[in-house]
Formats: sequence, C-alpha cells, structure tokens
Amino acid sequence: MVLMNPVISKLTGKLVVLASASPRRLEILTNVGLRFEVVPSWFKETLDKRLFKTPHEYAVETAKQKALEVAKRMPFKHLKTPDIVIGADTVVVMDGLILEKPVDKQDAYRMLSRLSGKEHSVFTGVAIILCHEKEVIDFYEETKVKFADLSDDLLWEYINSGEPMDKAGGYGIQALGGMLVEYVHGDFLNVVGFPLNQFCKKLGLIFSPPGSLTHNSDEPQGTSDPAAPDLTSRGTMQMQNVRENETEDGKEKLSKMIELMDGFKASKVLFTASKLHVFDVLRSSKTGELQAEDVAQEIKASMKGTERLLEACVSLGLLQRTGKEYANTAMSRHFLLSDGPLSLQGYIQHCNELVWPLFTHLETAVREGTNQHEKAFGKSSDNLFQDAYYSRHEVKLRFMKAMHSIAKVSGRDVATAFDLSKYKTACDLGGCTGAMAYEFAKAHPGLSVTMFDLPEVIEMSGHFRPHDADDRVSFVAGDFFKDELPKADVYILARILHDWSDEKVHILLSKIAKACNPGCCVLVSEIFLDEDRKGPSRGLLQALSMTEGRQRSASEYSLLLKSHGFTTAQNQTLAPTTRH
Ligand SMILES: Cc1cn([C@H]2C[C@H](O)[C@@H](COP(=O)(O)OP(=O)(O)OP(=O)(O)O)O2)c(=O)[nH]c1=O
Repeated sequence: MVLMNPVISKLTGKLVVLASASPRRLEILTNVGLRFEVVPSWFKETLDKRLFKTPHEYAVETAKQKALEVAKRMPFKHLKTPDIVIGADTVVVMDGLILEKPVDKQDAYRMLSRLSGKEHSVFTGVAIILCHEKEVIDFYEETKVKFADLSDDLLWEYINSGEPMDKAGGYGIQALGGMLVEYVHGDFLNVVGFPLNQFCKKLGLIFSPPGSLTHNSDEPQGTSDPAAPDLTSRGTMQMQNVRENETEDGKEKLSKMIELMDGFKASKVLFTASKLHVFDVLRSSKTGELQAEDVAQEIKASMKGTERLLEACVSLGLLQRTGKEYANTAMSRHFLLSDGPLSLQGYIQHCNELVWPLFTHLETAVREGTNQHEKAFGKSSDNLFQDAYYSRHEVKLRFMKAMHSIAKVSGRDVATAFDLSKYKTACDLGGCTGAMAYEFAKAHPGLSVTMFDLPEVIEMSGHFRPHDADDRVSFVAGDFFKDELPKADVYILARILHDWSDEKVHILLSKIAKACNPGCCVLVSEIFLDEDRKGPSRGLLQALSMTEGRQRSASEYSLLLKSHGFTTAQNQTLAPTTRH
C-alpha cells in the first residue's frame, strides 16, 4: 500500500494498539495503512459527567481511561508492552446534554427527536499513550451536524433498522443515518468516531525531531492552553508526563489489592446466582432476556436483592444488560447452565456448600494446622471421603456432581494429552462418575477403560451415565488402598494423589506397581506446583482447605513414582510415567 501520510509510516515496526471495539475506528485506521492490533478496552464509560466543565473534557478523559486500561493490562494479560495505545470516545452534545449510545429503542427515540431540526456537536476525544515514554497525548475534535425536521414515522423506521443502538446520539452518519442530516461542518470522520486528520497531525508532532515535541507549531493560536480550550479551535494538545511512573505503578498495586479484597464477594455472587438458578431462568425465558422483577419472581426472591445481584453479575461479566433486560453472556451460557455439556454448576455448588464454610475457618486452620470440618460441619473427618463426602446421600451426590463437572471440562485435554495408541486397557482409579473414563474411550478407539471407585460411588454412577454411553467403559467397585486393582496397561490418576499423604500415595503406587506389567504406564493429572512453590496460586489456595493431602511439584510427583519403578517419560503439564 502506498502511504499518503508519511507519519503513518513512522509507526512501521511499532506495536500499535487500538483500544477500541468500534468497527468504524478500525476501518478508518486500516484504510490509511496503519498496522495495529485491536484490544478493546474494559474501561466502563461511567465517569460522572457532572465533574467535567465541558463535554469535550469528558470525552477526552474517557478516551484516556480506555487507552490506559489497555496499556496497563497488556503487559500482564498479553505478556507484551505496546509502543502506542490509541483510545477514543465519541459523544453527541445537544444543548449541553451529552448523548452516548442509547440503551434501548425508546432512548434512541428520545435522542433523535431531541436532535430533529436542530444543530448539535459531535466531539471525539482521543488519547495516544506512548507506553515506553510514559506520556499521554490527548486532544479532541468538534464537528457540527444539523438534522432535518424528522417525522415520527421516519424516526421509528430508522430506529427499527437497528442502526442507532451502538452509536453515540443514536445515529450513524456513514450509513442510513446520513438521510437525517442537512449539513456537516467540520471533520466528517470525527462524527464516525475518529478525527483522522488531527490524529495524523499529532503523530507528526510526536515523531518530529527531538525538541519540537512540546512546540505546538501547527496549533492555531490560543488552542494550546488546556485550561481555556477554545471550542472553535481544532483541539488542544496536552503532553502529560505520567511522572507518575510511580503513581501509575501505585494505582496498579492498589487495584490489585482491591481485587484481592473483593475477590470473595465476586465468588459469592457467582455461587448465589448459580444456586438461585439465575442463569437457567434467563435461558428458559422466550427471548433469553428478562427484567429484574421477572427474575425476582422466578427465583422467588426480593426485587431489591435480585436487582443488586443482577447488577453485580453484569459488572463481573456473568450477565449482560440492554436497557432493563438481563441476559446470559457467552461465558455463562458456556459454563453456568446446569444442563450444559461443560457446566461447572456441580463444582460451583461444592465450592459454595463445602469449601466456603471451610474457608470461613481459615484462621483457625492456620493456627491449629488442622482441617476445619468439625467447626464447619459439626463432625470431624478423619477419612475425608468416608466421613465428609460420602456420609450423607445429598452430600455424596453434590460431591459427585462437582467431580463430574471438573472431569467434563478437563477430561478431553487429559485424555488427548498423550499418545496412548499402543495401549489396549486403562483403569481410571477413583474415577467417580466415569466422566473421565468416557472421555478416554472417546479419544482412543482401541482402549477399554475400567472405572474403579468405592462401592458407594459406583452405586450412584448410573445417574451420570451419558445417553450415548460407550460399552468399552466398565465399572468395578473397590477400595484402591485395600482391594485388588483391575489389570490394565494404563492407570489413570486424575486429581487423586493430592488428596493423600506421601505414606498413602506410596501404598497406592506400590499396589499399581504390583498390578501392572512392565511397559505399562501411570498417567497423573494434577495441578503441579512450581518447583519453588511460588505458584500457581490456584494450587496453593486449594491446599489451605486440604485434609491429609498436599500439593506437590512435578519433580515431587516424579520422585514418588520413581520409588516404585516408574520412570518419567514425559513431564509437562501432565505427567505420564512408564514402568520398566
Ligand atoms: C454520531 C456517530 C457515532 N458513531 C459511533 C462511533 C463510536 O463507535 C460510537 C460511540 O461510542 P464510543 O463509546 O465512542 O465507542 P465504542 O463503544 O463504539 O467503542 P470503544 O468504546 O470500544 O472505543 O458511535 C458512528 O458510527 N456514526 C455516527 O454518526
């Protein structure tokens, strides 16, 4: 592509990120040959408008916050630091009132009828973050647009086209909305969401030779004083040294702290919405959407409480809201519907009913170094499974559902992690509902899998039998510490060993070693701790409520296995070992 603007070519080789989900901005910048990645900002456009003297200050600040959020997130979440992050925010302003995107059709109607027959301003605030230099350049552009007198019929026809909903002021000048417009004074692309002309000028200033950076030679007079911006100007340029290096760093630490402090609230919101079947209720409604009062009625809860719960769910990305209607997000549809193939509901209820009470006694657990079953449930648990999980029917069922959901979510990855084509038989020790065994059978057409677990588990495993159950999976009842193990080429230990002390692990491994022939293999699936035991925190957090078990690193597991003649063949995230 021939680059008309030499400024754009100055960005060649730099990691430029557009912190925007707007397809218009993407198109405008792509059209001029800019190469960039799109990382939509998670910054919520909720700044208090009353705190800004002018609408354009609001747009600029929102643009800045959008860009800063991405600049801060990328080094952690994407493991790379961009050179430049660009953020933008477009607002329509009528009689001093800021109009953003309409929340529903009525809102679009209110906006468009307010604009009918009159002139309004469109402001786009833009922020350019120079990540390495820790500088923010921001500016805004104003364009005046006049609407023709619009009849209600025309307005509703336009609203029903769906076009207004994701656009500031409820119209898109570049498409059908162009019909509503009598004239435009100023940069057309600014209305569409990005003031390209001024953006290129700013880039020119930024990438001109050193010394000229703070010298706004092409700025119209009187426009460079941010304290007194001139609305007729083509914008102001503010170079802010985010000296503030430490301040930014401090802010990041503070938000991490707040995230940690609030983490338990977020978990409990998820548990409660799940227990009250909020996600199922929304899915079952005709349109997949419901208002808070309908949800309250369905889940038999108070209106006030339900509304707060739904709002909190939206903020956590568990639900989405358009106007007053709540709906599941893609993530919730994936993991939170109770009958979904990858439903985590079983595990979530286990966390709510069993892990949560244990964690409320964490302080005592730390002081005493003991598990807190007795305090939490009024009953001690010397043998975790017999005393805690399998003592009562409903607790057993809940625990089995938890294991089932984890096996469903992780089963395919575990089953396909290694080439098992040379093996004919496998035995899934402590396989609970058989979900993992079925995944192995599905992944390996030549493999027959025996699921081995306690008789009280086997008697209920029928509840979880898939309708297309493969008859290569069979169930054998027994206690793997006491009874003879079925013969197999592959022994699967998925999330088993961490529950037990080294002593018990040795008992189990020696029984496997006796049962298997040379060349057979043990496949261990666990959260492996880092060798320095500094992470992953998921494993270390889980350890806090463990009874007699412990979390181990891959080399600790290898040592245990080696002492029974199993040499580690592959040792990655999953560790299968072969006995010679
Ligand atoms: C007035 C007007 C706005 N718009 C669009 C531009 C913006 O995308 C949108 C205003 O919303 P913004 O909040 O500025 O942007 P966005 O939500 O689309 O994307 P992001 O926040 O991720 O950057 O309205 C048009 O496409 N045409 C128009 O005529």
